[in-house]
Amino acid sequence: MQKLDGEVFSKNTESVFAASTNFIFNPSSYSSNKSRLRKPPRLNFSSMYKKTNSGNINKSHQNPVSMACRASRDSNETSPARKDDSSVHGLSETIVGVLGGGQLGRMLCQAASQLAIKVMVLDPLENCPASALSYHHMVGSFDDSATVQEFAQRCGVLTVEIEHVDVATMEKLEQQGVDCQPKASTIRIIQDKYLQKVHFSRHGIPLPEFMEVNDLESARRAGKQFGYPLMVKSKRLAYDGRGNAVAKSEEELSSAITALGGFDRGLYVEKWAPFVKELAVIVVRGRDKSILCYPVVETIHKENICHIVKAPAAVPWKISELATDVAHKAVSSLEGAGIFAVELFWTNNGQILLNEVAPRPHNSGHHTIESCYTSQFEQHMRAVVGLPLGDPSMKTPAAIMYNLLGEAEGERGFYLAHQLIGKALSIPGATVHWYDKPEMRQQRKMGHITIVGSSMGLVESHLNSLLKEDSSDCQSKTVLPRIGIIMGSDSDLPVMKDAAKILTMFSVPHEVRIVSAHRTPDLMFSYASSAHERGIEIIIAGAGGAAHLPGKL
Ligand SMILES: Nc1c(C(=O)O)ncn1[C@@H]1O[C@H](COP(=O)(O)O)[C@@H](O)[C@H]1O
Repeated sequence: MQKLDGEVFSKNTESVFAASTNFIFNPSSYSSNKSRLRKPPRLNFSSMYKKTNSGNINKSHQNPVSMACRASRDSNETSPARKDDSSVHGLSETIVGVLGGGQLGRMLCQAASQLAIKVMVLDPLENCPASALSYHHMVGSFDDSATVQEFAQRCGVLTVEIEHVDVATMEKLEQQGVDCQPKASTIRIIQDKYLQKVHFSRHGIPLPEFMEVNDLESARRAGKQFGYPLMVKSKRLAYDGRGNAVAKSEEELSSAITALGGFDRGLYVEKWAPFVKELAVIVVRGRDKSILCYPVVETIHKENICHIVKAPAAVPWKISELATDVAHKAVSSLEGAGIFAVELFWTNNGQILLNEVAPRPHNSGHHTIESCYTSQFEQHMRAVVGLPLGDPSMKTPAAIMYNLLGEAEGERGFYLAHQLIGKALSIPGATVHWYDKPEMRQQRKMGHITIVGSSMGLVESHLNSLLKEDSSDCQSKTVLPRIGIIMGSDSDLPVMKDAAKILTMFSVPHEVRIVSAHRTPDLMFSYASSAHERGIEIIIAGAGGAAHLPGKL
């Protein structure tokens, strides 16, 4: 974990600390460079806050943190004063502290700003993605006890955007009355993937079979029991494709184990799940324990990294219902409020198996920003501060999220990503999110593009044209027919050709099809459903053909 060095507080700041009677913050430990304030925070100066045992914030107490913030700001004349410093009339007066300031933290800040909720982030990287959008960024490690404790003093509620945080400190803070959402017990279970599996199997959640392995002998035994390919996984610190290795045969076992850093890292194995599709369900739980589930999505991975998400997933209704049930049950077994992401396998024998759970907003829920009434990020904010939960349903029929993963290191990678973004800006229904990470690395999540539209066929065709090598002018290439002219036989042609002529005259994109409706009435029906898939909203049919169309069209 990178830690940045340097003293930030001026002498002036330190003297204010020294003057503070209920001083809980030690400037000498501060200058041990565990953390530092990066920019002057903009706290409410006339209403000083103090955290109570319950983790709430009371006004009118002089709090050393507030004093520190004031001193810090006073020492920086260039910082503009907030006009609203004299009072707080936000939807929530709770300052939300987020451990981690990556892209998820950044999108949490974006959602929070809409509700005027103040978010502080703790991240070691001075120019982390959330830094510029946060109310305050404390530069320091979320894996360091003293830093996390110091950060928690400044917040009304503590949450996470990455689970690899110092959970022992979170537990200690909870005992002291700090409000952590979700609860530290949840983070402890989730951050160890093996412990997570043990927890969910004890709660009767369907999972692929799994087994802890401590040496090559036990790994071989597991291979004999579960067969190959066999998934070998790190228990801890596994994310974005890191921490998983596949052994296709017993011979490949030791190289898979070496690739994961050996048994000292803590490994376990999982029986290969023969999945038809990988699915995910974003679930939110409020402080009142009420639970809402977002529509099931399909996730498509490339080298174990989430690459594309399709919402809603094209799965039978029964499967979608089962996936939602499993996700609901899994989240019910964990403690605390906030967003949870439940990753699942839909297997070839019709089962839904839990893959893993994240106790925070997740890549499989990024589409919700554009496609749902309440995004996962806003929902997380609402949940942790105790506002009513929002409607998780989709407000657009279809959405695709495409991750912008680093394609090359350094400048070349930035160039390639920006080329694609340039094209995406002219794709109808597309929204670009660029995380502003200072460093480009191969396969790193640098941004994402969400495309929404009236059907999955339409958004897929927009994505295809975006990704087509030569599609420099995407807009002109993605003009799709909006109207279908369909005939049950060519006897309708004399009449229908006039319809086509009029549409051409007014430059309305359309397509003309003749199907043998007399002999095969089903063809009319399958045309209609494929047309609907491709985003065609109106079908003009001759009298004979129309008789075979499904009622709702
Ligand atoms: N992608 C994930 C996961 C995960 O996949 O488990 N957990 C957190 N994150 C997000 O990625 C950022 C780090 O990204 P980098 O490794 O590219 O710096 C975190 O701060 C969080 O927003």
